[in-house]
Order: sequence, then C-alpha cells, then structure tokens
Amino acid sequence: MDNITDGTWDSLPVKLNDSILETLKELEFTYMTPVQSACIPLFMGNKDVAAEAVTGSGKTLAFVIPIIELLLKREEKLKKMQVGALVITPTRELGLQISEVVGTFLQKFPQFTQILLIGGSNPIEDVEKFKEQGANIVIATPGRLEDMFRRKADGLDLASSVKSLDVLVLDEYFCCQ
Ligand SMILES: Nc1ncnc2c1ncn2[C@@H]1O[C@H](COP(=O)(O)OP(=O)(O)OP(=O)(O)O)[C@@H](O)[C@H]1O
Repeated sequence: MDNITDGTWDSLPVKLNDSILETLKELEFTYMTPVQSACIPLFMGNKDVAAEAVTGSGKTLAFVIPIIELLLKREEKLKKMQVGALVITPTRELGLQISEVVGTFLQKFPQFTQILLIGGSNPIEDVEKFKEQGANIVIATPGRLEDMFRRKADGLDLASSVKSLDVLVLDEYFCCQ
C-alpha cells in the first residue's frame, strides 16, 4: 500500500490483543494506514465512527480489529446464537472480502463464529447454518439480512439474536445514498 504512514500498531493509545498483533505480524502489516490509526481508538472507546477514505485505504481492518476487541471485552460472554457485531455491506463481493478478513483473524479466536448472509444461495441453507453453528459476527447484504429476519417459522429468531448487538457497521454507506 502507498499510504502507510501512521505508525506501528503498538503506537496506538489502546493496546491490541496479542493474538491480533500476531496475525498482523503474519500478514506482514507492520504499519497502520491513516484510516486505521484514526478509527481504531475511537471504535474501541465505544464512539460512533463515520469514516470516508479512498478505496484500498484499509477500511476493512479499521472495523474488523475493533469488532474483535469489543467482543473480547464484553463482560457477559456471547452465547452461540448471540450476535455481537453486524456488518451490512452493499454487495456480495464486498461481503465475501470482509468475511475472508474476519476469518483470518478469527483463526486465533475459535470462541467466536461468523456467518456470511448474502444472496445467490438458498436462504434455507443460511438458516440451517446459523442454527447449527450460531453466529457472533454477521456479515450481510441488506436483502438476505431482511429475509433472515423473517425466518421465525423456520426456527431462526434473528430479532432475538441481535439483542446482544455491540457493534453495527454500515460499510460503503456513503456510496449507497
Ligand atoms: N495496515 C496495513 N498494511 C498493509 N496492508 C494493508 C493494511 N491494511 C489493509 N491492508 C491491505 O490493503 C488492501 C486494501 O484494504 P481494504 O480492502 O480494507 O481497503 P478498503 O479501504 O476497505 O477498500 P474498499 O473501499 O475497496 O473496500 C487489502 O489487500 C488489505 O489486506
């Protein structure tokens, strides 16, 4: 990346979890990007954050790292069916990208599960997967998410699952207005 200027991860005012730092090391991401150094401390201080930055500036990690940190800091541990973070993204492709990044970081946090809810597959499969493995982090496109909220008859009570929500991310919100 060209715009890596903002110091190493340990120069943040808040210390990141060791396993997150380890993953960053494995990825060889030595320095934060400006959007990461600006957003991560705010996010971790439970502030509402609105960020606008050019494509490729590292926005995904600017919210994925705080999501994991905030879920780790919860006093009451998340149960299988409790959603702690919801990321709404406009396209399937972005959803897939975010889910890959989350997956990379969750390798060191097997206590958390994620689910990707996007169009293009049978919604019943998503319902079954959710019921079977649970989901503490949900990454979704709006249409499939709305569908999942209407699946009580199929045994998925998403409205109850999101009562434990700590973090809501609206990815690429500005471009959709
Ligand atoms: N601190 C970092 N150091 C090095 N590379 C990084 C860092 N943060 C992110 N990257 C890499 O930079 C690329 C762009 O990041 P990312 O996809 O998060 O950008 P973005 O701002 O979300 O872009 P888009 O607007 O397209 O969604 C990715 O390949 C990501 O792995």
